[in-house]
Amino acid sequence: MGMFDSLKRGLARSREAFAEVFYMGGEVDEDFWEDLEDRLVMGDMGAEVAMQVTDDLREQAAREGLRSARQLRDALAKRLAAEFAKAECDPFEDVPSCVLFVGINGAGKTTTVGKLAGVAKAEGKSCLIGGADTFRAAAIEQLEVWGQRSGVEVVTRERGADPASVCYDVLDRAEKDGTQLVLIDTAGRLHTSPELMRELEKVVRVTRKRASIPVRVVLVIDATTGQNGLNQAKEFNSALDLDGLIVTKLDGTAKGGIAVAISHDLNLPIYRIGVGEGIDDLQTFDAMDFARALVGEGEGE
Ligand SMILES: Nc1nc2c(ncn2[C@@H]2O[C@H](COP(=O)(O)OP(=O)(O)OP(=O)(O)O)[C@@H](O)[C@H]2O)c(=O)[nH]1
Repeated sequence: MGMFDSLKRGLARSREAFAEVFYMGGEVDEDFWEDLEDRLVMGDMGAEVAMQVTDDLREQAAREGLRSARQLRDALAKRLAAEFAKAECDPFEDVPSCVLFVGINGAGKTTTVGKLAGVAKAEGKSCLIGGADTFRAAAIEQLEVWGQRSGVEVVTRERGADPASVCYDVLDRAEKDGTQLVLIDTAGRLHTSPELMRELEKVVRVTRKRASIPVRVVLVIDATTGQNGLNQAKEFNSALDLDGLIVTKLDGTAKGGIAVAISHDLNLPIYRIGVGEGIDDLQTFDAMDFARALVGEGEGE
């Protein structure tokens, strides 16, 4: 199954919801626009985006005489694609680069680090993984497994060690070896825990200070968390000044709209999306592909 197929399958529910709005032969009347706005809100796009997109589309439809389901769907997909913040660089391609992965427990940080290490290795880039989740012994083991799977070395310390010291170690090592890509996994934490957020601020500060290569902080967010994802992203962003996002679990039951809401609201680009648990289930984000998978294309879908 191709990458775009897994994304399409994951977002099937969302497309079905839009198919009901766009069904063939339906009138493009007041009810249509109301229904469309409701579906956008229900799809986790957030009220502000939903209203703006509906208003803009309505004007465009009147101006350009758009009436068919195909035309309207196409215009909606383009309009939604324009909501995403654009990436100025790709921290996994524009090397040398050090990327810190942050997010709540279970968002998919470790898995994403493993997948990205696999890609770097396959592309022939030199890569090191830093295991700064020294909180749980199982987290270190899980990362070691991903290290073996991807063929990338993991630099870490014993359970209970200062996570910032792991960042020092891995950057030291990267400097000596001339490593192109350094991926640092951090312990999951709730954005509502001030103490753990302060610890993470320190990890980020130390890493930014120590590194002689550009450091980017990337929030990994589970798309199935819905609207709560926006609160998470706001808190992490205000504490850490994020560079971008990776949205995971888009192969599951996610509505997908949360990706639009967060990227737009915080003006943060999405670098990659996770579409499964395997090493190959990571996709470079393409706003138009994503928007099409979300709302569908053509008449019948
Ligand atoms: N279906 C699906 N599952 C995913 C994806 N990414 C991660 N997972 C699963 O989500 C679960 C949690 O992933 P982890 O990578 O351990 O998450 P984490 O953020 O490192 O978790 P903590 O170490 O607790 O902070 C695992 O069972 C992963 O296999 C994805 O894109 N799709």
